[in-house]
Amino acid sequence: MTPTPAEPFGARLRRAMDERGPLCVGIDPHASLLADWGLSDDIAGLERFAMTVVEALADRVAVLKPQSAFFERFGSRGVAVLERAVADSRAAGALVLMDAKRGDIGSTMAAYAATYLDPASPLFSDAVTVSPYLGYGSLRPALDLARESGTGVFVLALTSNPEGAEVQHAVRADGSTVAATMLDHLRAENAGAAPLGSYGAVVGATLGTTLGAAGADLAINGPLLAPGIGAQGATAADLPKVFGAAVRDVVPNVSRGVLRHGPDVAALRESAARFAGEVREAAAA
Ligand SMILES: O=C(O)c1cc(=O)[nH]c(=O)n1[C@@H]1O[C@H](COP(=O)(O)O)[C@@H](O)[C@H]1O
Repeated sequence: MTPTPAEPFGARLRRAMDERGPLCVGIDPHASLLADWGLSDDIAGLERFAMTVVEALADRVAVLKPQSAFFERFGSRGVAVLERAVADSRAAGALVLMDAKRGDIGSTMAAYAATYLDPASPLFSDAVTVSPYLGYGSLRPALDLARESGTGVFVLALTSNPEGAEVQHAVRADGSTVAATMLDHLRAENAGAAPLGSYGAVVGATLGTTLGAAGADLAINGPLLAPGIGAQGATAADLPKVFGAAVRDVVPNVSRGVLRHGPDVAALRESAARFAGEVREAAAA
């Protein structure tokens, strides 16, 4: 491994949110968005889409979150575009959260961890999303490599989709829900970190009052990635209602809500700035 960045991910994220506003914009090149932007559904269209988002936003938003599947569907050339999008975004000062949602037995998880969290990897990112549903302990190689390389890990706890509840709200033998257990693990992982831990949870902004049903304590001393604003129906104004006091640690994600304003660079910028302003206002109210 090459040398570790000076600061852990949590500290870098806190500073980026303070300086650039608390927003994560997704780079999700849906086929329908490529069509809306007047682009072809091929590698040239993918590249133009991704690089336009990077040009518009990487020098101003706190976090960019490329969704790996939209690149992988074009094979190795799509992954090459993803590599470039990651590197150019980081070079322009954005933190890159790779949305890969990986999860496997520990020995395979180590290879996924190396893919995204080892500075020597072509896909090296500031953080990655992972799925804990092979058991939280199976994520250990990623959690350990993140500590070593100053990167972050976001664990799916309470996802934004309605189907998630059948797994995440399930009650374990000790009476706690599966989601609450994941949050407990993350709290332990982040213990003592300042100003913010590097181990985040994904908690949908769409969840509203159903969050209470999951018995979830969101005070994990780590970031809470909150997808669901815009296309999935949540708004910035929902954030204090869903997250309460933890709203300060929320990193709201908007993908299609911003991307639909492209390919005009100024319009993409205006939309991201508007969402970031709304989030700031809601969190301060
Ligand atoms: O981990 C995620 O990013 C994620 C978790 C979740 O619970 N729900 C969710 O929508 N996401 C992702 O967040 C993005 C939401 O996109 P929009 O609905 O277009 O804003 C997509 O890339 C999803 O894959």
